[in-house]
Amino acid sequence: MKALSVNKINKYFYVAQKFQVLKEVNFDINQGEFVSIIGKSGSGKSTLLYLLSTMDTDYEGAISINGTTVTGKSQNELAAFRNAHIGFVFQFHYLLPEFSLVENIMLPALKLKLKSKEEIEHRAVELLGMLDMKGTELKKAAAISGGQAQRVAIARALINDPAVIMGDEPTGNLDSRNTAIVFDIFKELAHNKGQTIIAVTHDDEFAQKSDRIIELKDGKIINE
Ligand SMILES: Nc1ncnc2c1ncn2[C@@H]1O[C@H](COP(=O)(O)OP(=O)(O)OP(=O)(O)O)[C@@H](O)[C@H]1O
Repeated sequence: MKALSVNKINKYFYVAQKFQVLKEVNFDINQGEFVSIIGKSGSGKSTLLYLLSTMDTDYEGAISINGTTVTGKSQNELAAFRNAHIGFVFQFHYLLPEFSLVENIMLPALKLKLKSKEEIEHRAVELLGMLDMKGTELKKAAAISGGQAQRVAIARALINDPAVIMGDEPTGNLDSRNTAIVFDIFKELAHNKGQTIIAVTHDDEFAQKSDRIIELKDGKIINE
């Protein structure tokens, strides 16, 4: 099954004049693939991820995620779709510092309102254990290391069991040990749980070890 289908995407920015940042971008990603998006600074990686994440809807072409065409949906529909189907991990984890780790992880599920608070809390604790952070449940997010915070951000991204996990430089501020931990978590999720991982990265080693590389140059795909 296809996790993602990107059809002839063109994207423009208007700064003084019209500037085409993505050019006829076309590719599919299968369910359970772990894909890295690479390319030089300014090649359009973050812009592309922003479209794939459904956050930016101003483009030509069409995007389907998990069999649903997201192009043309309203902002409200997209917000609900994102929360149910996509998990996000960023370079900076954006945890709420005064909230406990478990509370941070629970938030997207509380918003979705599909499960009881008790069920959600149970799953959040389980995820922390899976990420090798058992015993840290009640710590405040302000009081943990960067590598731990990134794992908590991954747990938060996983709380609604998203089909697709998207990362913008998910290991960007981590040392090599924590980068390896995050890489292994992604690999496990893709290969054993069938979740699809799409990560924009500047880290060559990370990209080379993933299942597949999509390379952008000047807004065009030059390698997939
Ligand atoms: N909001 C915006 N308005 C105008 N131009 C933009 C905007 N966002 C990005 N750009 C331009 O689009 C091009 C692609 O930017 P983008 O951030 O997608 O590249 P990138 O490959 O992710 O770069 P980096 O690796 O440095 O993060 C760049 O020329 C950038 O200046």
